[in-house]
Amino acid sequence: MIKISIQKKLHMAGGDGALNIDVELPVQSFTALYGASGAGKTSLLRIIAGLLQPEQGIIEVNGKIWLNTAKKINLPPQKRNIGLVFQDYALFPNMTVEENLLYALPANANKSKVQQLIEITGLQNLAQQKPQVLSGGQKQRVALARALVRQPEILLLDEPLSAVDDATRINLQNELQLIHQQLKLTTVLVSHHIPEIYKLANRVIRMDQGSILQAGTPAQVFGLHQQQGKLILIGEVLFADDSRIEILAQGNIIPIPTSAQTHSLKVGDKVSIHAADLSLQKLS
Ligand SMILES: Nc1ncnc2c1ncn2[C@@H]1O[C@H](COP(=O)(O)OP(=O)(O)OP(=O)(O)O)[C@@H](O)[C@H]1O
Repeated sequence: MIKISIQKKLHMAGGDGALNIDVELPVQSFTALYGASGAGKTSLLRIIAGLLQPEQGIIEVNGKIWLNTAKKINLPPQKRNIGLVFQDYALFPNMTVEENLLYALPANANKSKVQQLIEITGLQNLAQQKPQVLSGGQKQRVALARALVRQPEILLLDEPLSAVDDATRINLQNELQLIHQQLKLTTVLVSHHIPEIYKLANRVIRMDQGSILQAGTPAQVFGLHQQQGKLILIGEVLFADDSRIEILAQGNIIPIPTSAQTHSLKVGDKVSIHAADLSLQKLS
């Protein structure tokens, strides 16, 4: 179990605010952090990684204390067993793919780990290439492989798939899902993409202004809701033209005929679907 209980002052756009998080992540869970820009998702990942210091808090990972401010325990990032992947790949440009991975390997560690990860992430044909010749998706695959070299207890992913095209995104999602299962990882993913969260995560933490608004399965957090006694579904527009709109909700694609209300909707908009009359309403 990973226990996180932290408080950190943040300088938010609207003035000073605070990150106040109290959460437990089961081992081998796949948790998505979801919430508006500035909610504190990246700050939380950086605190788990040891890159940002909270004023107060405890982080305990499988019985080991990584942080306990009251006892003045604060393991540096290199002593916390984490893998980190950000949207920008942060690869060393002067090193080949294989060298980028070898660099992350601890001294005296078995180099076969690098070969294994090159195979798992399908990088065999690119192992001797430098990053500048790789596509965005390939670079992200290298960044993921590199994050896994030290066999992390927690894999932290900060919108790693947001800069790649849709087809690459789906391929990388599939790989991530397999790797998470094969390597029995505990993964935390920041994502704004509801279909992606449905596909990958078994838990969602919805954050706003530094606090947890809601935590549960994707279906609990995005799924059926009651609003003034009426059932509504939360979904995302997958397709929109003059005659029909398709909404992804609860893992299903729901076609809705266009109406005056749906006129301005575009792909990616979050909507609520009112079950009684299938009317749509755009969410902010
Ligand atoms: N080191 C820091 N000290 C204080 N405040 C910070 C620090 N780093 C970031 N902040 C502030 O904390 C707030 C939350 O930022 P954060 O990047 O964690 O949000 P986010 O939910 O990840 O947003 P996005 O979805 O846009 O990436 C921002 O207003 C930011 O300015």
